[in-house]
Amino acid sequence: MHCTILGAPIQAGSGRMGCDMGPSALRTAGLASALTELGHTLTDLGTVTPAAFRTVTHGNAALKALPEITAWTEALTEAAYSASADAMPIFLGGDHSISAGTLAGIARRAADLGRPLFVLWLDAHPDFHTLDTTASGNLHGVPLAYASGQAGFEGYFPSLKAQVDPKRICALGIRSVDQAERLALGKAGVTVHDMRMIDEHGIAPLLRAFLERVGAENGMLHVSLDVDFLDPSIAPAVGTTVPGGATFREAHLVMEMLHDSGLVTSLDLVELNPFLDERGRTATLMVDLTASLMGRRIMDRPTRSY
Ligand SMILES: NC(=[NH2+])NCCC[C@H](N)C(=O)O
Ligand SMILES: [Mn+2]
Ligand SMILES: [Mn+2]
Repeated sequence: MHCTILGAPIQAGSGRMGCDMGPSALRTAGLASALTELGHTLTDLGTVTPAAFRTVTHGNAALKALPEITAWTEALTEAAYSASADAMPIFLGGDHSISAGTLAGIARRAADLGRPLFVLWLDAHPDFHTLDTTASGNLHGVPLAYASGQAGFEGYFPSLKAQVDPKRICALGIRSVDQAERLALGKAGVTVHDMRMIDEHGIAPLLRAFLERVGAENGMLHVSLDVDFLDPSIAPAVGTTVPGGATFREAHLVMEMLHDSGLVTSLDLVELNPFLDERGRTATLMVDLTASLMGRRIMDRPTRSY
């Protein structure tokens, strides 16, 4: 497969500094060689550059860095749209606000191709706030709501050429949800598999059911992997750790199943804060998980088709 790598060193969406070093840490941890060793070809497109920030005011006084995030969203939408023309783009965050742009651009690509776009959101959080409902004001908490066309972004974020159908979104690993998000997720029809569901059913059957839907509709599949999907004991380098996350084995299983499905068409690696890491172990784990998603395996085994 031909992959493109794009760096999106945004940190203003997370309300603390450090995520702007994410792309660098992922490159240092050997992302490129992990991909080429698996037989993929690769173009590193470097770093996306946002346009000049515009002054904007909004009624929610808590909002942080709105001009900066909207400028990045515009630039990333274009970058994601072009990068997805003939390759599998891998977006290196940066905090999760990068997904406002990556999803918007990929959704436009899917619309051009006349294919349904599905999204697998691997995260402790659903990031389903609007500009009006976020209490923290951290805009890494809004990208999924924006890209799926929830109201309240008009006039601030770029208008969407195509949006993600909320009914084609599966959020997996969720364990920290604000009340406004809970209501909005239910209303929009997003599939939320929280940790309780994973404990009770196991992660594989939940993911398999979703992949079967994607396969049945010949969908494209965007995977958005937030570091805090993982348990903090194996992935400390994130500003929003929540106890009780995916284990090392669960995370690799998800990636291996995604590889076997052959359905993944784009990927975000987000929220890595190298300032909080321990000798690069979280960056290394993110690269190893990407390798599993891209075909690294322990033993050969027959693949399953969806
Ligand atoms: N991408 C993330 N880490 N998001 C965390 C969001 C946490 C919380 N729901 C907020 O809006 O502030
Ligand atoms: Mn997130
Ligand atoms: Mn999160």
